[in-house]
Parts: sequence; C-alpha cells; structure tokens
Amino acid sequence: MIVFPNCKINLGLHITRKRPDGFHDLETVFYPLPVTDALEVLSDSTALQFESSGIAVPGNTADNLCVKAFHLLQQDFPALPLVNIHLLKNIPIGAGLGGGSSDAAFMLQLLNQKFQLGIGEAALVDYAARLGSDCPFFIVNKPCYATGRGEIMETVALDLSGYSFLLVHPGIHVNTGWAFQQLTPKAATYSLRELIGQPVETWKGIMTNDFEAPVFQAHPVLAEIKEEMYKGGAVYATMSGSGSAVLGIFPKNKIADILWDASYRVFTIR
Ligand SMILES: C[C@@](CO)(OP(=O)(O)O)[C@H](O)COP(=O)(O)OP(=O)(O)OC[C@H]1O[C@@H](n2ccc(N)nc2=O)[C@H](O)[C@@H]1O
Ligand SMILES: Nc1ncnc2c1ncn2[C@@H]1O[C@H](COP(=O)(O)OP(=O)(O)O)[C@@H](O)[C@H]1O
Repeated sequence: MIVFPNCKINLGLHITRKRPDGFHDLETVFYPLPVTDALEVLSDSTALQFESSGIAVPGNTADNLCVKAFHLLQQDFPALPLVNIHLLKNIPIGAGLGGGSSDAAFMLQLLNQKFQLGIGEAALVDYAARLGSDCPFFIVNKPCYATGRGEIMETVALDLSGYSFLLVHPGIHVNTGWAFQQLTPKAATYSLRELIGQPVETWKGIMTNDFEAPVFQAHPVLAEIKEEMYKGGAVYATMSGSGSAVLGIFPKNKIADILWDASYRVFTIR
C-alpha cells in the first residue's frame, strides 16, 4: 500500500500563551498543499524495517516519525503485523511545511486501513497529537482554523484553488523548539478567524506570522525572499510556520520568473 503525505502551510500564526507543560498555545490557519512524500508499507515482514530515499532524514530508524507512529499503535494493538516501511522523502525537512508530521499521520491512517483496526477520526487525532503538534491537522487535511497546540481544529471554507503558489526553501533548517523560545506570547491585534474569510488581496500588511521577526533576524535572506515574491506579483507572501520555507500566493498562472539561487528548492503549484 502506498500513500502520498502532503505538506501544509500556515496562513497567519500567533503564539498566544506559554503553557505550564512547556508548550505554547497558538492560533493559525493550516492549509494543505500538494507537495508530497511517498510512503509505502509492505506486510509479511519478520521484523519492523524502515528505509528512506530522497532527502536524507536525520536521526536513526527509531527516531523516525513513521516508526514512532507504528510503535504508538502497536502499544494498543499488540497483534499489529510487522511491516517493511519505505519513505521517499521529498518535502524539505525543518522547513515549516510539516513533512515529518504528515508522514506520521499518514502512517497512522494507512495502518488503520490496511489492518482494519477500526480507529475513528477523533481517536486518530488523539494518537496524532501524541506524535507532534502539527500531526492532528494531517488527519483532517482540510483548511482549518486551529488553536491549542494546533489540535483544536475547526474546518474553514477557504478555497485557494483560484490562485497559484510558490514555495521557496533556501536550505536553512530552523529548529522549532528554538523558534518558540525566541517569542514572547501575546494576543493578536486583529481577528485571524475573520480575516481568513476575506479575500486574499486584503491580507497583506494585516495577517502576520509571529515567527518571522526572530527567524528573519537570524536569517535575513528570508526577508529578501519574501520581498522578491511581492516584487514578482504575489498578492500575499509569508514564511510558513517556524520556517524557513517562504510562500507566495499569486494570481492564477501569474508567477513571475524569479531567478533564485541554484541551491534553493523551489515548488510551484499552479
Ligand atoms: C510551528 C508549527 C506551526 O504549525 O509548525 P512547524 O513550523 O514546525 O512546521 C507547529 O506548532 C510546530 O509543530 P511540530 O513541528 O509538530 O512541533 P513538536 O514536534 O510538537 O514540538 C517541537 C518543539 O517545539 C515547541 N513547541 C511546539 C509546539 C507548540 N505548540 N509549542 C511549543 O513550545 C516545544 O519546545 C517542542 O519540543
Ligand atoms: N519522516 C520524517 N520526515 C521529516 N522529518 C522527520 C521525520 N521523522 C522524524 N523527523 C524529524 O522531525 C524534524 C522536522 O520535522 P519536519 O516536519 O520536517 O519539519 P517542520 O516541523 O519544520 O515542519 C526533524 O528534526 C527530523 O529529524
């Protein structure tokens, strides 16, 4: 069985409170985009096996979120057959695109389906939340207004299929924990919930991502990439999540030919 875990972007992101458990409450809008990995799982394996190709994933097998997802379900379903996992990694890592979280959420869903575990969506969201703050979104995988650690989700009627997207990852790996430590939580000065219902053309200058200030300060090239997007005709541009991917939303099929550094990974979604 093969599935294609997709990435997400954050449209607006506010860190509102540091919690007693060390995590932060936030407010964001998650939007899925079709930049994907490929995750294949074969059964009839005598041992749990994991291999990956494509972009090198840091850490050993036990650290991989696909393997963690397997072990999480195995705790509650001890008869879960052992599997052979192959991950073709394409979504940039540590880019604010949620690639690892997506792999984990798709792994939960794949095992649930393949072995008919009968886990409902709400329980899958609970399992996903134990694997990472971004993980629950990928169980729903529809545009969502999210609060809490990101696990309290409300789907929103946001359809951006009338626009084209540009995602640029300059290869900078931002550590999410570090990025949270740079911030002083505060309430947003506008209503993201309301603004997301307004046309994209009204977002510039209002919709913000709290991570941009500290991450742009550490990596000024990211602000330049965002500026290039606007010069190239973007109606809205922002860093995604804790970075370092920067995204631009353009009028349909009107993405300017911007000459990026050859080392950058660039994705266009028309
Ligand atoms: C910032 C966001 C926005 O969507 O995404 P990314 O930019 O990473 O994609 C998420 O909140 C990231 O979610 P995720 O990448 O799953 O983070 P986790 O693995 O759960 O946590 C990594 C570390 O970030 C900090 N952390 C994470 C989430 C949160 N709500 N509060 C936190 O303080 C904690 O220090 C934690 O140890
Ligand atoms: N399958 C996986 N794909 C990507 N990263 C993974 C995976 N499993 C574990 N990780 C770890 O998760 C961290 C980053 O996750 P990722 O979702 O790519 O970034 P981000 O949180 O910025 O969206 C990395 O430190 C990486 O080592």
